[in-house]
Amino acid sequence: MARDPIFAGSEAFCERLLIKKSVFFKRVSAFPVDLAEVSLLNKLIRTSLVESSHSVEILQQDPSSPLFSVKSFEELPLKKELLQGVYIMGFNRPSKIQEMALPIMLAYPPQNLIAQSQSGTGKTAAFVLAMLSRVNATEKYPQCLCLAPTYELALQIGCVIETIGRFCADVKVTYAVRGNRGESGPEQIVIGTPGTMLDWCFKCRLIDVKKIKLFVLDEADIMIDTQGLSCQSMRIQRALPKGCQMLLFSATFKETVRAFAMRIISNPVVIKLRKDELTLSNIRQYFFVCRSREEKYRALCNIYGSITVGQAMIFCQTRRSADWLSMEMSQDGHQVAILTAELTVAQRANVIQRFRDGKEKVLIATNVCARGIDVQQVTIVVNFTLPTGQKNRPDFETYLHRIGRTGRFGKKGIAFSMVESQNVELVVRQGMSSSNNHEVDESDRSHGQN
Ligand SMILES: Nc1ncnc2c1ncn2[C@@H]1O[C@H](COP(=O)(O)OP(=O)(O)OP(=O)(O)O)[C@@H](O)[C@H]1O
Repeated sequence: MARDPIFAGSEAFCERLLIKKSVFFKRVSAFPVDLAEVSLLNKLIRTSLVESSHSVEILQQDPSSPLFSVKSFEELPLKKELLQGVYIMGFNRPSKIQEMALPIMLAYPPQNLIAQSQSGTGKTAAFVLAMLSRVNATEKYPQCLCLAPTYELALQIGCVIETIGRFCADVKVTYAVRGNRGESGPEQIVIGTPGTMLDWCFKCRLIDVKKIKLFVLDEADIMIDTQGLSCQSMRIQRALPKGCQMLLFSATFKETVRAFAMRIISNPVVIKLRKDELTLSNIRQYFFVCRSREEKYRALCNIYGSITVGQAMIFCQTRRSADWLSMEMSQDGHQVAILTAELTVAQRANVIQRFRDGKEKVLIATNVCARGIDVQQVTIVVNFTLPTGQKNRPDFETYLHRIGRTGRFGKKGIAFSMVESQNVELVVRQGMSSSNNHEVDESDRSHGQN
């Protein structure tokens, strides 16, 4: 069978799976766990979890790293208030995507851009710097719109705008998200989810789309390829004035989606990754072979029994399976939070905040949280169920986004996937499982709509 393009060049990934699987295969099937194995596993994992303050700098000097840059922020065309904001964020040097995209985004006449870069490599900061550079502080109406697929992500991006833009006097952000009616009138930068933004543009007319000069689509591939998100985003995009600059960002773009994006965006500059660059070497990937949900759970307990886990995100495909797992883990004494699309937005924001603050060490989530969320302390990601899309096909893009919740900006991270035994051959051949997944429940196959 032909390998999916996402993993076709990722020999290292497959190799690692094959090399390490013997360790994990034994661990799942042989209970209680052998002490020698525990020690080996610990050694293996500690070496990859040790966080060195030098590691980012080293990566930033390695030309093959996505964090590499030949330039400094000072050499990029940024005004001094923004440089101060960058320093507040603690950034020393730009990443590759920041170095490449910023001169394009800030050029005159404005250029459209479709940009791809691995998860956690600083895309958000890149387009935030572009928005803050373009905005005219003396004009008090919305000038930049940014759309994100989920409420949480919109808030997170807004937070980055507020921090980097701290020294830009009179530049403000408004959140076009569920629950905010925009009574006080939207500010110069509006960040939101497509549904609410659409209402603000066309129903309540809080935003004059004809005055927008910069439009950002974050997680652009699902924003143009997911029902609902797509109609809303495209309606806004089509209404923008001719000279409006459009910036599309994501860690993944299926070829068909990129081709579509190139048709709707006029004359874009395209930054894309080669297939073999999609996975990051700082995120080590392993899988367990399990026969049942209970065996998956025992494998998970083994991870906890063997290594020191900082914070973990565990992904399930359905709310039902997330609920079950949360109950099991809580009964075993873990501090667990659960995040699914069924919670209200306020509850979801609260869950994320508590997890960020370290109040819960484990976040069990469905795909609602697979993209964009940046919690630096996440050291492991577990795919309790591998992601599947329509017709139960493996969803490689979501897999990449999920594992990208760890290993942020060069940090070390580990991703474990629980593979049902009937899918092992496919995992080895394709790089991950084609899931014949019994836990999938259509109502919960959310790609993270708001
Ligand atoms: N130049 C930089 N130096 C150091 N840290 C940085 C730099 N740029 C971004 N970061 C940090 O790296 C982390 C990941 O950045 P960000 O969230 O922008 O990544 P991303 O590419 O948008 O990820 P995703 O694809 O998951 O959305 C953040 O915590 C951010 O503050």
